[in-house]
Amino acid sequence: MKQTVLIAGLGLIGGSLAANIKQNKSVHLIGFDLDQQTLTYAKANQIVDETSNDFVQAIKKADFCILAAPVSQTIALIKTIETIDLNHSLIVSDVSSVKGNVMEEADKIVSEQISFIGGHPMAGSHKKGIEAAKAHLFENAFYILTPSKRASEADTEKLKALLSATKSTFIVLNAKEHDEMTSVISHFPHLIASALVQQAKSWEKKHPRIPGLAAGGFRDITRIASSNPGMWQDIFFQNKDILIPLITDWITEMDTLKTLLETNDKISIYHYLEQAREFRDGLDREKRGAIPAFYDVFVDIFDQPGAIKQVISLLADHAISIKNIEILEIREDITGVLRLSFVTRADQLKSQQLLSNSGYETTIED
Ligand SMILES: NC(=O)C1=CN([C@@H]2O[C@H](COP(=O)(O)OP(=O)(O)OC[C@H]3O[C@@H](n4cnc5c(N)ncnc54)[C@H](O)[C@@H]3O)[C@@H](O)[C@H]2O)C=CC1
Ligand SMILES: O=C(O)C(=O)Cc1ccc(O)cc1
Repeated sequence: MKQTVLIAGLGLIGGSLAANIKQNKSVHLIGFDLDQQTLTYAKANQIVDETSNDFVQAIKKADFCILAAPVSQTIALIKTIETIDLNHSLIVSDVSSVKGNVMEEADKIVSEQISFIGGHPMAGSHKKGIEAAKAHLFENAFYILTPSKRASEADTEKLKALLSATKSTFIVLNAKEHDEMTSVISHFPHLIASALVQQAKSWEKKHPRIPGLAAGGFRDITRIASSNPGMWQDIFFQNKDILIPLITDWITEMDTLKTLLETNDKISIYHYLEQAREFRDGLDREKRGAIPAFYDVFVDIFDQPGAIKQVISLLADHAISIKNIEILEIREDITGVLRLSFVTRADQLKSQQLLSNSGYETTIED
């Protein structure tokens, strides 16, 4: 028998989950969104089987419901769910980047029929909206699950089965563990990335060349600052109780570094950098973390007509898709470096092999 799945909020994440779940022919997928154009797009592109403008009516038909609206809207939808009377069982999940307030609200659901298991697929992009949705967005990503007090293990398994085509790795955590860890590795870095960009912007007045020189490393560490500001504003405020102490710790850390510089303490600075390098080098490169990483190959090329085309054609001939291309430090008549970014480690390694076999000098980060 077909299972009915309702996805509320068909943006980047909801749309991607819908496209993924839609591949399962034994699912009937209903999409709900406040934005009419999103619903029209979802139906026209067969991302859902049916659209609805009425959340309560739609949820009454569903066996599963995934809330994929902005975090504050998701909390409002849970409040609505608390008032719904159901005559069949329903598993509800969400995709919110912050879990504390969501799970607090979910634990207020009293209906015996409803089982809430929080979810957070830890992959995404700087884009928003259904047009950016992709069925394979969560492949090889961590997908955190936070079962509510009354959710059974069997229900968690049913949700995992529904989401199995995402090819994510599921991890069960409680809301506090989730929010502390994602603050450290995602929310706080986002805040710092935006602050670094703001600093460059304010220095631009004095040095108008700054934007031109800020390629390479600066662009790498600030990439996440190009994301959807509305979503991040919501995340910051939903998680501010954890973010504020992290900011306090950071200020202390900066003060310590400042003192080390003021006192010419070169040894301590060296150890600080060395420890950071060791920790970073130990990070798991095979898995996609909270901030999606790309796999880069740096290729030496000569600045001559057709040089880039040759590289691209070689990879295209082997059906390798390049996520991003950047030319670093290219100057007339001397070797330039092409940075090719791939979504998977396999594509990175295959490309390096192909390019090396064709005589290119290549490098990748270990
Ligand atoms: N963008 C990312 O990289 C990631 C986002 N998330 C979480 O996913 C959730 C959605 O984010 P995105 O898909 O990126 O945003 P988005 O802006 O692409 O999509 C949000 C969608 O929700 C709809 N919406 C807003 N209020 C609604 C309501 N009350 N009822 C129904 N639909 C409503 C909007 O019309 C829009 O279509 C957020 O909670 C975010 O924290 C989780 C992982 C990654
Ligand atoms: O690309 C970015 O900006 C990201 O950091 C993606 C992302 C955004 C929000 C999440 O909860 C998880 C991943």
